[in-house]
Amino acid sequence: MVEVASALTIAGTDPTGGAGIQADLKSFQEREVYGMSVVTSVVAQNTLGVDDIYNLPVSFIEKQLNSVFQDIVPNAVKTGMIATVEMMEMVATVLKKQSVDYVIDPVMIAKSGHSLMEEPSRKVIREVLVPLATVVTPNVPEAEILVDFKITNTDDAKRAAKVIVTELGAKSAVVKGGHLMGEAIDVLYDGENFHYFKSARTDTKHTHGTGCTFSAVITAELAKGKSVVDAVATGKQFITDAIHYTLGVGKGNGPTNHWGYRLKGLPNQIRRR
Ligand SMILES: Nc1ncnc2c1ncn2[C@@H]1O[C@H](COP(=O)(O)OP(=O)(O)O)[C@@H](O)[C@H]1O
Ligand SMILES: Cc1ncc(COP(=O)(O)O)c(N)n1
Repeated sequence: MVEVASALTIAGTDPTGGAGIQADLKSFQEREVYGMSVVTSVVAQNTLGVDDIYNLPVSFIEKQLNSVFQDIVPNAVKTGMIATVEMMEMVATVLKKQSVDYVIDPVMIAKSGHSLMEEPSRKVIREVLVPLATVVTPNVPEAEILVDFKITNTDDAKRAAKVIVTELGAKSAVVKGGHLMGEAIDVLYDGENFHYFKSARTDTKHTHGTGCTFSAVITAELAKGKSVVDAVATGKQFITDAIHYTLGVGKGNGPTNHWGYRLKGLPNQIRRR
C-alpha cells in the first residue's frame, strides 16, 4: 500500500509558473505529496515584474477553503500571498478549526519590488496569523518588518528568529539568508535551539520564487510527518539544487528548476529548446 500525504497552499498566482501557487504545486509534486490550492489573488506577473493584481472577494476565497476542507483535509497548509487584513482574518478563522501543520511564508514584496501585501496587513499578520504557525519563513526584509529591527548578518537573523517565536508566538521560525552577503545561511529557531542551514551562494539572477519553493517543500515534508528541523533541511537542499540547475528561462529574474535535485552530480548546463 502507498501512503499519500496531502498539502494545501493558500496563495497568489504566477502565470509564468515560477512563484506563488504554481511553484508550490510543482514543489508538492516533486516531494510526492498530493497538492491542492486555494487562490487568494490572481497576479499578472512574469520574470520581469508584476503588471497587476486582482484580489478575489474574501467570501470566494472562503468558499474555496470550504470546498477543500469538506472533502480532502490536508496534512499541512501553507500561506503565501495574503494581500489584505480581511483575507488574513478569514484564513485565521478557518485554520483555527483545523489541527494541521501550518507554514507561513509572509510574502510582502516581490523581488521585482512590487508590493504583494497591502501596507496595514504587514503588521496585522503578526497578530492574526503568526501565532498559529508551526513555522514562519521570512526573508530578511520581511523579518525586519515582523520584528522591527534591522538585520544585516546571521546574528541579527538569529535574534529575529527567536523574537518571532518567543514574542510573536510562532512554534518556530526560519529567517532566510538569501538577501544577506556571503554564504546563503538560513537560521531556524525551534523554540529551544538554533539550527543553521548553509549553502554556497550561486551567482545568478534567477531566484524568482525561491521563497515560495522553499516553504512549499517544508510544508510537504511536514505533511509527511517529518520534524521541523528535517523539513527545513530538505527545503534547503531542494532550493539549493533548484537554483544551481537553473533553467535560464525568462527575460528577467527567471524561475528555479524544480527538478534540479534529480540532476545532482551533472554539470549545470541546461539548454532550452
Ligand atoms: N543566490 C543564492 N544561492 C544559493 N541559495 C540562495 C540564493 N538566494 C537565495 N537562496 C536560498 O533560497 C531560499 C530562499 O531565500 P530568499 O531568497 O532569502 O527568500 P525570498 O524568495 O523569500 O526572498 C533560502 O534557502 C536561501 O538561503
Ligand atoms: C503570487 C506570488 N507569490 C509570491 C511571490 C514572491 O516571489 P519573489 O519574491 O521571488 O518574486 C510572487 N512573485 N508572486
